[in-house]
Amino acid sequence: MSHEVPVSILTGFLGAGKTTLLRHLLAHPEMGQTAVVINEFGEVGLDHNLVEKSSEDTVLLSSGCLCCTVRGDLVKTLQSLSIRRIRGEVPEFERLVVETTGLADPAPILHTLMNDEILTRDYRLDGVISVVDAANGPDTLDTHRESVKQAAVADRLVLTKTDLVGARELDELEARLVALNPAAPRIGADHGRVEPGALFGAGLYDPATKSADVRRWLKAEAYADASADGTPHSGAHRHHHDDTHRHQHHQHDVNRHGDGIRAFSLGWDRPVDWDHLADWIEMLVTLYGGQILRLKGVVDVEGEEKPVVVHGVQHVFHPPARLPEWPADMDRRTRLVFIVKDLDPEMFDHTMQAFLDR
Ligand SMILES: Nc1nc2c(ncn2[C@@H]2O[C@H](COP(=O)(O)OP(=O)(O)OP(=O)(O)O)[C@@H](O)[C@H]2O)c(=O)[nH]1
Repeated sequence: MSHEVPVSILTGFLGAGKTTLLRHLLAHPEMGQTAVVINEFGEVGLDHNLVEKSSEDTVLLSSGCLCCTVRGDLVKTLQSLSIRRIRGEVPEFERLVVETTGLADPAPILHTLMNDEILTRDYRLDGVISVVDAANGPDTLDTHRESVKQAAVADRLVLTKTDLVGARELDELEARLVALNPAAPRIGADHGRVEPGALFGAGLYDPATKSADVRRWLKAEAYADASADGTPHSGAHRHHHDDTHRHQHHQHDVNRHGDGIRAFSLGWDRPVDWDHLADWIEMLVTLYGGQILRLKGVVDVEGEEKPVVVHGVQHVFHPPARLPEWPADMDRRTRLVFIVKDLDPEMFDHTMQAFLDR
């Protein structure tokens, strides 16, 4: 369905173990036809036995992996990489991994991959892989807001240095990550050792079936339902809200650590007027854009047979995509999942009703 190269963003705090993970990935036979963009070759310390060919900013490894360094900005690097691929100057690659520097907020690169007209011709966002250091992670999460964001926007969480902590600490960290980001699988990586397959294929399109897998992508069931009437599977139409049922769905209080991150889902049982939904989202983005770390959803649009998928990171939205059909494994029903910072899920529920019930 889609010929663009899927891009995974590898993020994680300074010293979390990104380089160790990359070095392992680069040597992995399964990584053939993968291109990796890093800041400097020196950081990864490429094993010379694995190097087949190299030029100033590109190295081809015997695993088939192509490794490039960033020249100028990342957008230029990605553009030039795809031009060189078309010209046959670099081998064909079917996947791209971009390492961000430790402090970076992954949002700007996500925005570019979602909306840049030139880049989206050749690439599409697969997902965000965030490396969390089990030994220092809890402290880092307490003291660095960026690290909380990196974990909250992730599609895959890779836990490193698990050998350095006990079972209890690990459980606590996992519970904290579940609260921050309930849908992202947590994958252990002992000294960078991880199955590459576990990291990729986080996007809407399943590369194996070449079709959209909304249910896996959205994973709405992993989120606490913040709808006031909370009737996710009753099939009942959602009418004006009933205050007697309010508050019962807010027991998932994840603010124990003061992260201020809330992850929740909202549902809507009747077909949605697209303009009303768009107005609501626009209002949210205008007022709270920077605090809406991630929004994903599937929408049952009035007068529309096919489901429409929405996906946003802060102020920027992927153009809504119409899928060929409703997946057999999902109810035909609007479902949105949110990961937000310092915002109350009830506000989303109230305003959703106000905008959609017009
Ligand atoms: N014990 C243990 N140490 C690890 C593990 N993974 C990485 N390390 C060590 O952690 C240190 C930092 O790892 P790097 O891979 O350099 O981390 P990084 O995220 O690339 O660091 P920056 O590039 O500085 O952001 C290194 O000394 C690694 O050997 C692990 O699973 N267990």
